[in-house]
Amino acid sequence: MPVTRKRSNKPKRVQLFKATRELNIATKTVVTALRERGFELDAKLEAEDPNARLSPEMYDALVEAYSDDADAKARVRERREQIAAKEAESGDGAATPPAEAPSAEEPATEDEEPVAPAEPVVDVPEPDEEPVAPAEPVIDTEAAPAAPDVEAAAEPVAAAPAAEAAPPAPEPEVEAPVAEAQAAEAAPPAEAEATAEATPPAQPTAEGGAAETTPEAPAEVTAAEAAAPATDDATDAEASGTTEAEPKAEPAAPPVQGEIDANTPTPAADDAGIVRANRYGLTGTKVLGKIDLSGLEGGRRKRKRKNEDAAPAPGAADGGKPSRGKKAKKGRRAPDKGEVEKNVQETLQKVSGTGGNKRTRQKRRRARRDERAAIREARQQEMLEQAQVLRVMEFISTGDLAEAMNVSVTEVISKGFGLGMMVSINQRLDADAITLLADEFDFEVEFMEDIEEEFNLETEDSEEDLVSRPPIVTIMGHVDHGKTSLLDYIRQANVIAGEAGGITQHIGAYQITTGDGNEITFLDTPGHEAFTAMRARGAQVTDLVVVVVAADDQVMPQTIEAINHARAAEVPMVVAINKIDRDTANPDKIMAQLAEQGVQVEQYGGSVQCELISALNGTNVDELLEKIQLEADLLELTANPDRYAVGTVVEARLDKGRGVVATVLVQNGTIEEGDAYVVGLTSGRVRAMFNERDERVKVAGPASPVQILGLSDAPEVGDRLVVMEDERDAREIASKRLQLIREQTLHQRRHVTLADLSRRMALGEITNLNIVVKGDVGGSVEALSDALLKLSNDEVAVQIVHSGVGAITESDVMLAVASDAVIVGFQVRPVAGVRSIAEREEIDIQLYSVIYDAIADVRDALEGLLEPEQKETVTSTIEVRETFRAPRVGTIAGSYVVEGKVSRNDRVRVVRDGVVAYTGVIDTLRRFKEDVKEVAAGYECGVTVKNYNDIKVGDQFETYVVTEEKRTLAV
Ligand SMILES: Nc1nc2c(ncn2[C@@H]2O[C@H](COP(=O)(O)OP(=O)(O)OP(=O)(O)O)[C@@H](O)[C@H]2O)c(=O)[nH]1
Repeated sequence: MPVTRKRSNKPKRVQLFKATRELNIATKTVVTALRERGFELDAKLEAEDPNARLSPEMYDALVEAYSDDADAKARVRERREQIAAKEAESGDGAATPPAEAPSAEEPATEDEEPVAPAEPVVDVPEPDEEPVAPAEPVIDTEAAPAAPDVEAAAEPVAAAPAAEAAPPAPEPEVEAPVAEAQAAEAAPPAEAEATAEATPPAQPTAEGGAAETTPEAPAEVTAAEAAAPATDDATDAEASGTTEAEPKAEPAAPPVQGEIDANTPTPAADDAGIVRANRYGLTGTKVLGKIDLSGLEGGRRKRKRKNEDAAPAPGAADGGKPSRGKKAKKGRRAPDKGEVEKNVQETLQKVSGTGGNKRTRQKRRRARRDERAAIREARQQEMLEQAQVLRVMEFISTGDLAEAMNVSVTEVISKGFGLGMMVSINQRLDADAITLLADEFDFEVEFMEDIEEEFNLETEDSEEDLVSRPPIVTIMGHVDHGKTSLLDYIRQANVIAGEAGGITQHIGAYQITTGDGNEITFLDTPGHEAFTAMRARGAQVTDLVVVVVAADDQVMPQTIEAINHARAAEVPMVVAINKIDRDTANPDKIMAQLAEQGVQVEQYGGSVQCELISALNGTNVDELLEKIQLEADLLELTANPDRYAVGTVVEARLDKGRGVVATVLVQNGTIEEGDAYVVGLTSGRVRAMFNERDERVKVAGPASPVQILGLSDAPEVGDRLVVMEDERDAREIASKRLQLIREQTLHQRRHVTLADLSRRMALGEITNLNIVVKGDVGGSVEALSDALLKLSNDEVAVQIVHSGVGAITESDVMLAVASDAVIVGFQVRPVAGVRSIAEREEIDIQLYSVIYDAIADVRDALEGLLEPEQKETVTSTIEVRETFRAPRVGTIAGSYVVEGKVSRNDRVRVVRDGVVAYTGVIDTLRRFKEDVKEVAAGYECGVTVKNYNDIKVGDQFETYVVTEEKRTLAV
């Protein structure tokens, strides 16, 4: 019901005090002015009561008269004209006061007097600021800079009445945000604060009729505006402003009106002439469309970024400057941080004197350079070391060792002498000897693994498969001490013991059965070489060594050697003191001498068993066998007969009727006829087997010696025979071994050169000298070839494998490679690239321009075939008169050169009492503490001898030089 009344939009009557405040005139002036203009004044006005009410006409008249705002005056005038026009139309202009709400949809038809014109007016201008402001807030763009805040606050207020008349409630919603946004942007924080302050007074004004309408919206606006300066960020201010629009919409909506309705049943237009509604109407009609609030939020963000980006070029509005400036400043801050840090670091580097980036880079470069150099050096060192590593098998012969080291055998042998080792060219060397000799030539030795290990041919037997087996015994001793006699006796005794057949074959090993039924296998190999050779192939065949010493003789070098062999093989020994039947026999002496060698026999309280025997008549031989058996029992020798056999070749020979026959001592497992085997470089199947009595056997168990027939090649003594399940495997292993040996041989093979021709021929490697002859013309080639061929003799054969006219080509080099030849070129040169190929293939190319020179060179090379004669020339005799000891130098001999002239590089013999005490070289030769090259007779000098310090006063030094003289062939 009150809705209609509420909707009356009649101008409200203005209280006197408000009009005076607005127009900034005194109450008396108002009263006087009204009186002058013919208005009838009521009692309150006459009494100048501040609460007295002015009619709209009065108010307009006052505004017209006193307002400074020309627009306001104009509006008043316009308003008057409108009213006058309406009056003219209706004809009853006097009955109703001039139409107050021309903009209102509903003309003010209600009679009630507009009682509460207050709110809009009151709300807006309440601060003691320009009184005019309230009039224009909403629409007016012409408002003063200060106005926007006021507008923002005012709009919602105005919206309420507008909403009543105009259903499209969104209007204020639309306008509000826009206006606010503008306001926020335009208004510096200071202004926003001012607004916040300004708003509170709005509430007191609410005392008026529309108290409820106003408070909500303006309060929010105020809060928002107050927040803006608080954040110090214009963007935030905008944001707040925008969000406010949401709540603002609600108060503007109908429910709010309901409230208004309830609280202000008569907003009444008692003062229809008030222009307020009209003003509002102008703003309210501007429908800009709906705004999506969420969209607004996004827009805000976008704007923020835009502002940040645009920071360097701030907007034009002065008012916006501070906030934008702030924003821009803030935007720059993030990237600045990194820059600042960088700058700080750079500055610190400079200050700390690290020299900045350039020096650091230089340092790094230097470090990298050093590192690379170190790596290069290490690689070179490694290559050098590799080059000096000798890969050999243990127990190779001296000749092979010399070949592997690419030195002459004589050199190796003489080095051996120097080391106190008497070695011959074919002597097999053990690991120590090889290492020692190789060290003399600056070679590191790396022993190649035994092929058996490589192929893992032998497998471990499990405990339960093992059964005891006969011992394998080797008899060793000095020459003529009775080894053969002992073995013969044992063999014969065995025959006597009732063995069928009898040992008729000498197969290098045989098995006997003792009187008490024990079996013993004897190895009957001549000398110690076979023993060593077997060990060389990893075949530790012997379980026990019997050292035979003749009781009528003494412990001899070979006795000691036998002892050492047994020790080296780590096998126990049993001593047999033989020939006790002789009158001159002195076993005690032998025992004593053995003790001197560290062999304590049982009779001497030692642990070594010893038996006094006579091999000739068999005295105590059985006891000896018993002791052998006893020793063997202690060893607990076992083998697994149920596996493929593994044995060692103890002898191999070529039998006219049977071909290659190898005696193999089976060490483990059982060998059967038809078994596939590999032995050395040979593989095959066991075609037939014979025992030591020359009986054919089908099987042979552990510790049995057996002759195997049908091998394609004769194996070497000590070669390991392994029975394999598959013949193909055996064949493969044999071929791999062959391949390995070939590789080694190839690796060692070097093509002949004129320079090393003599040495290699001395080694027996070369008996022919192959030559490829190339020349500029056919006549030269022929002449040269003939001359070279004539150099041949019984020992050396020169062969021209190819001769031709033209440059030396690749095919010449290849031919030389194939035939191990030297290329001799006369007046020709190798074509491009051939020299490098020749270098790679190690082919010697000799180029000449004079035929005679070519012939002379080849002859020289061939003459080297004969060992050069070594001639010794004594250079001086020196007397040692004083000796001095010097740290790190050794003994210095203060000497006097008696005759001749001593040179620093001379060799020297230290002669003491007419006996050569030492032979070596001079280390230092000095006169008055200064190194000199030579000292002549009659002068004193200081001499030190390399590796020899046992120099005594009275010693004589005989210095000498060794010269080698080539022998010539009588060509
Ligand atoms: N009186 C006597 N003479 C013996 C005895 N044993 C060996 N002889 C003699 O000693 C000499 C050498 O005997 P061998 O059995 O040939 O000696 P060996 O050690 O085998 O000699 P090599 O085979 O040269 O190493 C022979 O003439 C034997 O007759 C022995 O017990 N008593």
